[in-house]
Amino acid sequence: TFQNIRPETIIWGESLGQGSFTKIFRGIKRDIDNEESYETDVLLKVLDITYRNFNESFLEAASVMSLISHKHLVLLHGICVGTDSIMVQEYVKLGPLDIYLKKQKDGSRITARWKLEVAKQLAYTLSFLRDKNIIHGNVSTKNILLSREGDSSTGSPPFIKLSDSGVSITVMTKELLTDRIPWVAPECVRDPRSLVQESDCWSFGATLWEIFNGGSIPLSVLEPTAKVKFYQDQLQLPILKWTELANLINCCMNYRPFLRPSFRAIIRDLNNLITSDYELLVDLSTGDL
Ligand SMILES: N#Cc1ccc(Nc2nc(N)cc(-n3cnc(CCO)c3)n2)cc1
Repeated sequence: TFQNIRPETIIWGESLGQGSFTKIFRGIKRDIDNEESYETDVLLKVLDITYRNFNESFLEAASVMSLISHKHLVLLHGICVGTDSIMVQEYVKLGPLDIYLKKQKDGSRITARWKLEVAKQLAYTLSFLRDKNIIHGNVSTKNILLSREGDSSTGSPPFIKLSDSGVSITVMTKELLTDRIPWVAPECVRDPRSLVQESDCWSFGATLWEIFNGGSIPLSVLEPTAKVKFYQDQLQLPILKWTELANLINCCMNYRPFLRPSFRAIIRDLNNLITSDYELLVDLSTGDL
């Protein structure tokens, strides 16, 4: 249930890199509407031919995206089906958040307030999906796109868009799941079909940690055996400086899914964090101001 897009309406642009099973390109979609022709910047996500066995799940993720619309969800224009399956998405100006955060790390121009604003928008979006009984299943800064940078001098906030979940973890091999530790919840590594709503809360916790750690999680570059051991020993990620935030992250990353907070509770906690003067202290101590 999505818009079928005719390949001749797409003009292919530069390669922008790749996702786990996809190649990413910039593009332009040209439509003719009663003699008026207009062009739209689009993002083309092509499923790698080596993963054609994931095609059904790739299309399933697209159809979920086309069923719902929300200001913080990437808009799906439709799909081009043919030799390749191509997802035609809105082109989000500033690209993936993980790359943006890594670039800023040197300049460290982004404040605790900026990061909390991103965290809040993500929590609102996941709360919206929860209310629609939709499990994203792949929350990480790689799948968060930045459409507006915001400007701390004028106080204008950043604006994010959560991308499609891509191939579902329920069809992935144990190796692929292990590779996604610590974003994929422990229950999903044990049994992928046990993906529950609360699994998004675990991933949200890991994503929050990533946002406050310059867009990376050291654990994620370790060998698969070390990653598996991390879950077997029920370890937590290193505690961040900001104690209240660190506590929230550890609540989200509870090894027992049903002890994790709801996104409504998470939003309340984030709102309290923003008003506390702790944020100013953190900025002062990290010189983020
Ligand atoms: N330089 C640069 C630059 C790169 C990309 C964009 N825009 C954009 N828009 C989207 N809808 C999706 C993605 N995207 C990129 N990589 C993935 C897969 C991993 O998430 C998804 N990028 C804008 C600027």
